[in-house]
Amino acid sequence: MTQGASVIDGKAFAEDLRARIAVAAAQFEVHAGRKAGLAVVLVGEDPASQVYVRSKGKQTVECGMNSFEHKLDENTDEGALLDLVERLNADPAVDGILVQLPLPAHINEQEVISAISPDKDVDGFHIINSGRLSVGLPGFVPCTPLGCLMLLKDKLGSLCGLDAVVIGRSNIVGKPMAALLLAESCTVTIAHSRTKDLPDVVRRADIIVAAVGRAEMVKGDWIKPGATVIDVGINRLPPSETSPKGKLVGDVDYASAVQVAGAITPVPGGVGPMTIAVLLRNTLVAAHRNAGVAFDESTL
Ligand SMILES: Nc1nc(=O)c2c([nH]1)NC[C@@H]1CN(c3ccc(C(=O)N[C@@H](CCC(=O)O)C(=O)O)cc3)C=[N+]21
Repeated sequence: MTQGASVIDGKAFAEDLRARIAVAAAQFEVHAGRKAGLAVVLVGEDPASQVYVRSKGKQTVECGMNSFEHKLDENTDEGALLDLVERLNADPAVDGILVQLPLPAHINEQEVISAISPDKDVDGFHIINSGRLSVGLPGFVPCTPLGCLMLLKDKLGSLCGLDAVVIGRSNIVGKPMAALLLAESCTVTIAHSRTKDLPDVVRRADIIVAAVGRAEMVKGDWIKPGATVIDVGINRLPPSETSPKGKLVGDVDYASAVQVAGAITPVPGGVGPMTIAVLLRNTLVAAHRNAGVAFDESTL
């Protein structure tokens, strides 16, 4: 049996990134004569979403940026939401716009995302930004996959030539993650719910990114000894004796994986905190671009 994996501390990495963002945000304010600003739009009352919106707002302010929160009623119609997005697009105090997903079923998500100015699309969900990512042009990259890439490069240095398997093909995580790994010259496989012999596919990988949304699906005996495992999943198990609120687990069976992997992200405290830190990073990058203030984006 191996020694066991080193645990990748996403929470600590995110704290360090936020400290660097705060320094750069203060410099931006000196040069631009205003703070960078992030607008977050929440439609409806989903309790989990409200928690994320609160912690985003708090961390935005802690980093020296303005946070504008817009909470709309669950029954808001699409036209009213599109009007709000138009106002935020035109507002010079707003550098980044995030419309919290999922939206209520009566609203067409793609219409709303397409209405956000690509220059303020700090989530990187607009098709202009996914197109830019896929052809290698500068734009905005979705926060979760960019956060995963930062952790991987911090742990491994160059990723050139490594075998990477991304499990999951969502527009938000799987597809952009694969594009980023390809740009780092990995050999990339995108696996998903219909992949045949998934354990064998995963066993080839030096890098595994699990983003399927199925609790503890990836088992230790699927993992090549020494591989680096990035767990994007956040699943709440049913309440039990020991965890009355339901334990938070990833898409990886941590107990077995930690025995075999070389390095692994925990849940919580891994990818989740990185997502918010990268959102703030993207907002500050947007602010410099939109205000025409020079900035070396590679420092964040
Ligand atoms: N337009 C849009 N952009 C998003 O980025 C977006 C969204 N909509 N909708 C909801 C999801 C979810 N999300 C999370 C961010 C951070 C944590 C996070 O920091 N989690 C902590 C703690 C979680 C807990 O304790 O509940 C952790 O993993 O350690 C989780 C989830 C961003 N999302």
